[in-house]
Amino acid sequence: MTPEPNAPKAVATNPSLVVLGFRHQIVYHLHFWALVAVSPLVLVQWNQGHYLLSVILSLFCLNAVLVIACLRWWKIYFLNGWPFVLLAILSSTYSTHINGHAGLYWAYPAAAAVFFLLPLRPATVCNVLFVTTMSAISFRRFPEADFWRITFSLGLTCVFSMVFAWLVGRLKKELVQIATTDPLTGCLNRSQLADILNNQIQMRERYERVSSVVLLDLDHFKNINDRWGHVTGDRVLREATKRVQARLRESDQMFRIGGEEFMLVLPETRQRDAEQLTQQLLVNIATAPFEDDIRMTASAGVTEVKKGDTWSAWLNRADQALYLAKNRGRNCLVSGQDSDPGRKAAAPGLS
Ligand SMILES: Nc1nc2c(ncn2[C@@H]2O[C@H](COP(=O)(O)OP(=O)(O)OP(=O)(O)O)[C@@H](O)[C@H]2O)c(=O)[nH]1
Repeated sequence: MTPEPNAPKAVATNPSLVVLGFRHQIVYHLHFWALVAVSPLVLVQWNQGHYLLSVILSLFCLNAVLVIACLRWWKIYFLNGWPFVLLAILSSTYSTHINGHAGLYWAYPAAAAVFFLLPLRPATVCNVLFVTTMSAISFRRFPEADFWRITFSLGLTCVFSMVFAWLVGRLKKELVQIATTDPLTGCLNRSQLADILNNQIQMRERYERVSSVVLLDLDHFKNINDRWGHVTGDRVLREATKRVQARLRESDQMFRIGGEEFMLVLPETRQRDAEQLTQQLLVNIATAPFEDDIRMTASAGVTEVKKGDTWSAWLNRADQALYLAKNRGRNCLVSGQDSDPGRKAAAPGLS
């Protein structure tokens, strides 16, 4: 078995990174095995006097070595598979042109590899052009019966590979969706939380762009479950999520980080604006009843990112603010600044 790059040493928590690692492994294996298969041909073709083909195959091998080295040592993948695809198509068409059937055999793995390396649309376009070119060469080089066989068998290889690549792409999307969202509310779950907060911290450090987080927790939610049952509790959670999401911008992100606890990440939003928004959210939750006669309130801790923050320090400040809001009787927000030790606390309640 080939040694695998980026093999996760610990369990990865970010599903998008898992998908990226999966893609890198496909790329790595394709380049590795293609290198093993093609490198002897460089000498074979040279000895047969096919110098141009030998040079094209050498470039193919060189690209494979570079890709393998970059993935293994620097974890980067350059040019997104294009050199492999172009050189594989070029060498197999040219080889069929000069070597006949001996070159044709290489067209099949090349056509399949295109769908593993390129996104679906460019891969389809590439393979349509490839099959057309191979058909034209076969028409000139082989008897008519062979021309039809080659065209249909190569076309079929492309269709099978395309369907497989399309289904794998759809499966990846669905798995990422399942792994990153909470099934009850549709909010994001914790899996990408650290990465998203770290992105906002980098925006603060590099470009002075200030974001805020809000921790929002429904008050006495246990009473809802105890009195009306868990199914009603679930419906209340979904309705609360809807009310919050209706007020958010598209760039804002809402996580469900505990049973009845949510976190909002508000990019480009300073403390004052985040507090204003949170007050409106608390009013939205408190004013209209849920399920006819269920009254709910929520408490919140709000804090903007500070220079030098780590994501856990930032989140911790919001957590302390939420804790204060609960202690102050609930149905209120507390600013993260107010929760800093030594700072005077703000008045409770909605202002
Ligand atoms: N229906 C439902 N209940 C949940 C879910 N997840 C957690 N809970 C319940 O949420 C309740 C949370 O209770 P607590 O942590 O005591 O919080 P609380 O009653 O809201 O009290 P405060 O937060 O202090 O105001 C528990 O009864 C959990 O069983 C869920 O997905 N659905």
